Amino acid sequence: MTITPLATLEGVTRRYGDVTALDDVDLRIEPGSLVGLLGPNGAGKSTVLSLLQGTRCPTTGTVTLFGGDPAQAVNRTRLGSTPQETALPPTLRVGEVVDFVGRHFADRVPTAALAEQFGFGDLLRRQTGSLSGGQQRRLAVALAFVGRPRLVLLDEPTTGLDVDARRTLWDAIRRQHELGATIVLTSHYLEEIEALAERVVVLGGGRVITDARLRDVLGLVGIHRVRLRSTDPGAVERLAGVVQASRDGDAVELDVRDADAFVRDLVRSEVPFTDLAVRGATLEEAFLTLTADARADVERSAA
Ligand SMILES: Nc1ncnc2c1ncn2[C@@H]1O[C@H](COP(=O)(O)OP(=O)(O)OP(=O)(O)O)[C@@H](O)[C@H]1O
Repeated sequence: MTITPLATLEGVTRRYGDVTALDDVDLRIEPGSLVGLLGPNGAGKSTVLSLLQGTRCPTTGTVTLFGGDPAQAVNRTRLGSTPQETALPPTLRVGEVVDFVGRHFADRVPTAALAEQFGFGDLLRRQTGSLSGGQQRRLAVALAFVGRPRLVLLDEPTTGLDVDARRTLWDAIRRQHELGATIVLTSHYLEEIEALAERVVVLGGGRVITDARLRDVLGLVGIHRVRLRSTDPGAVERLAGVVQASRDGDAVELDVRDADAFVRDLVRSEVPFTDLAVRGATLEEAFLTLTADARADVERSAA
C-alpha cells in the first residue's frame, strides 16, 4: 500500500542569484514521521522549510503540501511552525497568548491540555516577558501544536537553551510525536537529532547526502569506537583496520571499520590489554564521515 505523503519536494532546485541553495532535492514526509534535517551552516535546511511554508518558491521542481501548492494560504491551514526566533508579546499572560493563537483554529487543543503536555500548567498566569528563555521557547513550540496541525516544522527548536531546558523541550516534542504529530526539525545539535529523530536527512552543499533511518545512518558508516588500556599502545595502534587513534598514557581510543575483526586481531597479536570497550559511532561521528565522503566526491568530480 502506498502512503500518501503530507509534503514532497521533487527535483527541487532553489537559487538565490548565483548561489544554488538546493540542487535537485527529493524529499517525502510521511504521516506520523519525525524527520531530522541535519547539515552544516548553509547546507540548505532553512530553504527546505521556507519552501514547505510557501514563503519561497522553487526555481525548478515541484513542492507540495497536503497535496496542494504551499504558496496558497488555503493549503497551509493545517501546518504548524516555529521560527528560529521567539517573539512573544511580553505583557500578555501565557494563558492569554495560548487562547489568542488557539482562537484562529476551528478545532484546537484546549489551553489546559496544551499546558499540561508542555509542562507549563503552573505558568499560565505569568506574563511571557517574565519567563526564562527555556520557558519562552517551550511556549513558542507549544503554540505550533495548538491548532492540531497535520505537520509541524521546527527550525532549530532548542538553539540557545541550556541542557536542562533542552531536555525538557525534547520530552515535550517526543510526547507530541507519540500523540501522532508529524514533525520535521532542523538542528545544529547532533545529539538533538539523535535523541528525537527516527529518520535523518543529511544535507550538504544543497544536496541530499543521505536519507535513511537513524539506526541505518549510524550503521552506514560502520565505524566503531574502541577503548582499552595497554602497556604497549603503539602496537595496538599499528593493528590492521585502525582508522584513527588517540592516546592518553596507557589509555587508547581507536576508530575501527570492523570491530569484530579488530578484536580478533588484538587477541591474536598477544599485545597486553585491559578494560576493552566497543561501541557504535555517534551521529556526530557518522555525520562527519558522511560529509567528508560527500566533499571528497565533489572534489573528485570537479577534478
Ligand atoms: N535570501 C538569500 N539570498 C542569498 N543567498 C541566500 C539567501 N538565503 C539563503 N542563502 C544562501 O543559500 C544557502 C543555503 O542557506 P540556508 O539558510 O537554507 O542554509 P541552512 O542549512 O539553513 O544554514 P544555517 O544552518 O546556517 O541556518 C547558503 O549559501 C545561504 O548563504
